[in-house]
Amino acid sequence: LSPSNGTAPTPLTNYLDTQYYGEISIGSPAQMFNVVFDTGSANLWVPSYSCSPLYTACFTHNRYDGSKSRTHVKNGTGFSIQYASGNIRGFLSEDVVVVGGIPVVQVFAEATALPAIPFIFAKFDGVLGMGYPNVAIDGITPVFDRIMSQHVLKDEVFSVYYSKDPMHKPGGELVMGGTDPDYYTGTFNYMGTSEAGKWEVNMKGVTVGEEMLFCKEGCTAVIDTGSSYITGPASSVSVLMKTIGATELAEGGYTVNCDLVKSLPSVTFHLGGHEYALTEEDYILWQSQFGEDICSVTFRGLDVPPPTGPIWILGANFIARYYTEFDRRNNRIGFATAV
Ligand SMILES: CCN(C(=O)c1cnc(C)nc1NCc1ccco1)[C@H]1CCCNC1
Repeated sequence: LSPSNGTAPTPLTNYLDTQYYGEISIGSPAQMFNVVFDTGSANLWVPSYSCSPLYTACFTHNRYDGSKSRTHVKNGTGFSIQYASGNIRGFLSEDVVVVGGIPVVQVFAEATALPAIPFIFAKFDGVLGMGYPNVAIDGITPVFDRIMSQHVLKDEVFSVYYSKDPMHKPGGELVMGGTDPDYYTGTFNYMGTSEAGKWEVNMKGVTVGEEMLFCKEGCTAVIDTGSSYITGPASSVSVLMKTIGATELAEGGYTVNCDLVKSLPSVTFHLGGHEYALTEEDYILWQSQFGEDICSVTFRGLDVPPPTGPIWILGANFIARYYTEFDRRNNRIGFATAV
């Protein structure tokens, strides 16, 4: 896979199966940043050199310094982005951004207010939104759209592989322009995006073991490469957790008794006429803390208010099992079994 054949790979690092990020550069000379390639948003932001010392999360990450880049173009327009997990404020700048060896002149945000929760826990510096232009804040053309308009990619698609094996090198891979057969087996099953301009699909139901318990009338599933977990409406997830005998922790996480893990049911998502099952291996995170095993469940309750919600968000643990192709040409998403 080399840029010459119209595909551009970016190796990703896997941090605890909950954060996957890759390196980009901004500016001349290159300033390096680790970013999440996030289909759940459509803007690029990195911490700013002018981030106030009050924000610890800025000082534990790489920061962009426009005064050190000869290709920096000042913009200064205010910027703020809202995540369920926290909001970021800053201002816009323009500079040369290089992703997978492809340079683009890009408007991006320099974050000057970066909340400690959750970004103090982030191993990545910033976020590179891989969403559609219509969800981009301030109407900024996203990075992938700028790359597509250069006509250097074989296909107007990008694909994501997330490894689950800590010894696997790389911990994942983003391919712009195609897919990487090294990381999936079998054929792709495709489904159209449910709403123009969002990486989401219609889901026909969620089955636990043999019983369809949730989303029986159909619902929306967002395929979000930037989310660590699978989230569903809080009421559904709490029933799901009771069904598998999980107990809730203070900050909204769930754990199960590690001895019972092997008897847990699979959770199956019905998408595009196919069934995508996650077994306990896919949705239980074994961590040892202070010498004892903690088995946490990678489902979270999250109520997204209408009209967007109620939705299910399929994040990293789903993508680790199902190699995903995001097709901008045909506005569809394809899944194949990841290897
Ligand atoms: C990036 C912001 N996101 C997180 O869920 C998030 C927050 N905070 C930390 C510390 N990590 C996050 N994601 C880590 C990760 C990397 C790849 C998979 O998950 C979401 C916000 C909504 C849009 N989609 C992305």
